[in-house]
Amino acid sequence: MVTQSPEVAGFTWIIGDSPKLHLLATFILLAGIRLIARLTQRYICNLPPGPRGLPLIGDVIHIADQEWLASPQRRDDYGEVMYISALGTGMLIINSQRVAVDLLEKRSTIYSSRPHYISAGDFMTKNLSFTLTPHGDLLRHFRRVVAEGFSKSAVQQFHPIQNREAIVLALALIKSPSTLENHFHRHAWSIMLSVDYHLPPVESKDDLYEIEGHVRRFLQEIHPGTRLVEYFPWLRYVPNRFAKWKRNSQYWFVQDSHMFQRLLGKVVDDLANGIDRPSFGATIIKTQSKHGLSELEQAWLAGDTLAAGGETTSTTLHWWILAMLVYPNVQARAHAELDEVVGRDHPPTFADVPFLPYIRAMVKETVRWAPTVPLGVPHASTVDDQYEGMFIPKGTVCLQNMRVLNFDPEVFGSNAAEFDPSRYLDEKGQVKVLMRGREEGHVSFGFGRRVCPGRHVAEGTLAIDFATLLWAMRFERPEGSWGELDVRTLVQSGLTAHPVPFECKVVPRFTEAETLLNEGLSMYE
Ligand code: HEM
Repeated sequence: MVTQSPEVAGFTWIIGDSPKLHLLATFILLAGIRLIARLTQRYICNLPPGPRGLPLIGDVIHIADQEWLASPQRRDDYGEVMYISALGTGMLIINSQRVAVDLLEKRSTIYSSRPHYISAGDFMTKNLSFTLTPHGDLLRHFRRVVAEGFSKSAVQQFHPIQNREAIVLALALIKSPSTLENHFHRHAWSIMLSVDYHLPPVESKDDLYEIEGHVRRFLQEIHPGTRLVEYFPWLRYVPNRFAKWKRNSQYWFVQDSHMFQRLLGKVVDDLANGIDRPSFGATIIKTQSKHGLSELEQAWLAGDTLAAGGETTSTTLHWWILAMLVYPNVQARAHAELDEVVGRDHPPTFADVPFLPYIRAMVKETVRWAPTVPLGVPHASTVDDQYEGMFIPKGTVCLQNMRVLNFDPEVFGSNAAEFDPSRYLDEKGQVKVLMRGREEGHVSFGFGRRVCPGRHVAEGTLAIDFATLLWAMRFERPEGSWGELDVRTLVQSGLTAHPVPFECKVVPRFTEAETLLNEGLSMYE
């Protein structure tokens, strides 16, 4: 049930109940006097400052992301949708699967665009970034190519890469468990570079300098509140000389285009020399006559899938380790399954995965439970619409409150907030379909025409990672750790959210594990 008219829900939420405070705070916010606005925000509205201290909707979303908004309590407080209107941008925050499906899937012709970003879209990526591409022909072409290159059957060509990298990760964790996050990072980017361009694994952080720089700049540009031009579009016409942001964005478009063209160029050269190795880049080039994308569009398409897959996968692994520490009984059950199905004389391979239902259920449960992209990637509507008595204006930005949607007790039961892979198993212990028409069993991969095209790659990586790591080791809290681990707080970094840092001890499960991992690795050299 939608309990409040959107406007009322929005403003009650931002500023509080008092009409005087509302007027005062609105005036000061709009006046844009940064210092006064920040004080107002802090002491009158009681909101902490945003990442850049800008008193715009960015701040609201910033704090909301982290804890407040992602609490299932929000649905009880505000109903299935909340609407915020600030500086002319309408924002719909969706708190129910029913509404998300009604709008983003059943009305996907209206709700499949992206918000228009002047800096990140028009200048920094010239609207070639797949993730920001508005609804239209280019999006259709992009989606057709990814549907082919990342289909359920096509992603099997990446299994050897994923299997090898899972072993490398396991060995790295055994050798130096203290830098868990760095290992996940290197691992996820290695897989993506290989999936996209068949490049060798990343050796050091320097190899990631350019691509990480691109992702960081991109996420910063689209973060609400970073660029005033997004709220005052006439600023785009300020001459370059007086607009550093514009000069920078134009500069980075050229640099990033070079990087993506160089990366894809290697695949072009290989194919020209008769070397046809599995990669998404190779699929793009070989299907060019079907999709008709230009060289630059192809380079950006591959580059964008690279950028979209690295951080999300590495963050998911980080949340998963936290779950392993908080739920040791789940870890023990996975160990038992691996001992029974795989045994202890070789590390798991993809051939084992179909016989590991608990591990496969754990993949679903991790992606459901871990709010990697807590508000989803925003969709935007392209025409005015009416929904259950509400008027939703054209251009409304639709955020999906993932933790609330994935913790819906009507779908996932009363223990929805717990990490319990067995919710995905039937009475025979086999993986069951929990949500009709949604094989993955959660909504973390998004909706409708924009659903994550890399989901089969991600699921493959997670399945073999979980199997290999749990086969070889146990994750424990170090002796002397005290207090409960924090599974609730979200540490925001761009669109993704990490858990609060925690310590973890890695214990090999049996003495031969390391030797067998090394032997397993030699099969992929
Ligand atoms: C666990 C890991 C991942 C999660 C949780 C995730 C989640 C998401 C979400 C929520 C969206 C937005 C969907 C929407 O707008 O409704 C998305 C889009 C996207 N994802 Fe993923 N993703 C993951 C891994 C990957 C991987 C491995 C790749 C590449 C192989 C990838 C490529 C993309 C691309 C290109 C888009 C943009 C699609 C579009 O705008 O139409 N993702 N992802």
